[in-house]
Amino acid sequence: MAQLTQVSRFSTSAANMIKKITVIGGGLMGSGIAQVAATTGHKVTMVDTSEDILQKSVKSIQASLARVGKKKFANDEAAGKKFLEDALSHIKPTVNIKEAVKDTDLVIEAIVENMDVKHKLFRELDQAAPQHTIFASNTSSLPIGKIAEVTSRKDRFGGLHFFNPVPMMKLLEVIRIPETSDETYKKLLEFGKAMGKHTVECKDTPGFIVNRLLVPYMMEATRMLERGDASAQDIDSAMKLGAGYPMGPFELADYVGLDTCMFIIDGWHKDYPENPLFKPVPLLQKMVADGKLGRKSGEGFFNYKKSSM
Ligand SMILES: C[C@H](O)CC(=O)SCCNC(=O)CCNC(=O)[C@H](O)C(C)(C)COP(=O)(O)OP(=O)(O)OC[C@H]1O[C@@H](n2cnc3c(N)ncnc32)[C@H](O)[C@@H]1OP(=O)(O)O
Ligand SMILES: NC(=O)c1ccc[n+]([C@@H]2O[C@H](COP(=O)([O-])OP(=O)(O)OC[C@H]3O[C@@H](n4cnc5c(N)ncnc54)[C@H](O)[C@@H]3O)[C@@H](O)[C@H]2O)c1
Repeated sequence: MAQLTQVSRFSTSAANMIKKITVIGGGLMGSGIAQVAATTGHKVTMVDTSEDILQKSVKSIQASLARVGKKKFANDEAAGKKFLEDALSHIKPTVNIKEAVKDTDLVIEAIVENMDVKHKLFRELDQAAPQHTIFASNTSSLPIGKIAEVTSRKDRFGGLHFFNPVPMMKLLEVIRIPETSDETYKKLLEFGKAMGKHTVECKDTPGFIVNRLLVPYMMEATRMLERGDASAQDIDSAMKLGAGYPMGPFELADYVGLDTCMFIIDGWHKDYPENPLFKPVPLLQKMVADGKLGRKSGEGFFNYKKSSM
């Protein structure tokens, strides 16, 4: 608390603010982060592993921008079109990581939730990025301190945890590790505000604030379904109509991605085997093994394939 108060007494000069950002991973989260950064005046480079994937990312950004633009400029079609074109012109998709980070102020990593894969990426980034570049991970569940271990810039490292869908969800969890410098932390908080997000601070603990509460809840719902206590539809209806949640636990798990949910819970179980809240869920593991990853694969707890909609 004292640390944060001290940090917020300073404000970054305009020349020192984060303007150029690189988002690594153009999936669900990376494309949303790139989109919002572009509409809030940042120059964005978005990196993924193939041109095909990048094309899909750009398409999903276009669709989302069209939804935002339609609302924002309800009576002015030309202004909506300009909004979409301006935002897209601020996003450069590329597969070339070295080129992407050569003069960037901030790298936000949003690739698969796997420590070895993230380590491999950050080792490469640490070699390629200039000294001043700050690194941040959007990890849902992995310790930021452990991800940062493979870099030589722990003072310029933090967590920026966005929520899905990024254009709609107002929250941003900003995480510092003991080595994060005040200057870095201040810049991350200011960047979050510049993105139009409400920032909250949390220690580098499993799941930070939201996922530490939300993921055990989604897993408990899955155990309830496994026991046959109620159907997925009825559990979802109950939580929407009885607890006021915008989505029930299964609609939400499908939205987040069942692979991501499984990586989170299995990872926590490995690190904290005694915690009953983190016990793996066989039904979830089976669905992922069967390729049922939720909306992104067309099927999860519910079916999203066009023929059935
Ligand atoms: C696991 C991770 O680490 C952490 C996480 O991210 S956990 C997941 C956190 N996210 C949530 O909990 C999401 C819960 N769900 C919701 O808040 C809402 O269901 C929702 C905002 C996603 C969609 O809202 P809903 O009313 O159900 O559907 P819908 O009518 O389609 O959308 C509402 C508005 O949002 C807009 N919208 C939804 N998704 C959008 C997107 N991706 N891009 C742009 N606009 C979008 C729609 O255009 C619509 O706008 P309108 O009100 O002007 O018509
Ligand atoms: N899905 C959510 O609701 C959510 C919310 C908050 C945070 N997160 C976290 O964000 C991260 C990404 O999740 P997601 O749901 O966007 O995943 P996703 O599977 O939709 O996207 C990941 C993207 O990263 C790309 N990628 C993988 N390795 C790469 C590499 N070495 N270089 C460049 N690109 C690479 C993949 O091709 C893919 O397009 C994870 O750490 C996840 O835990 C997810």
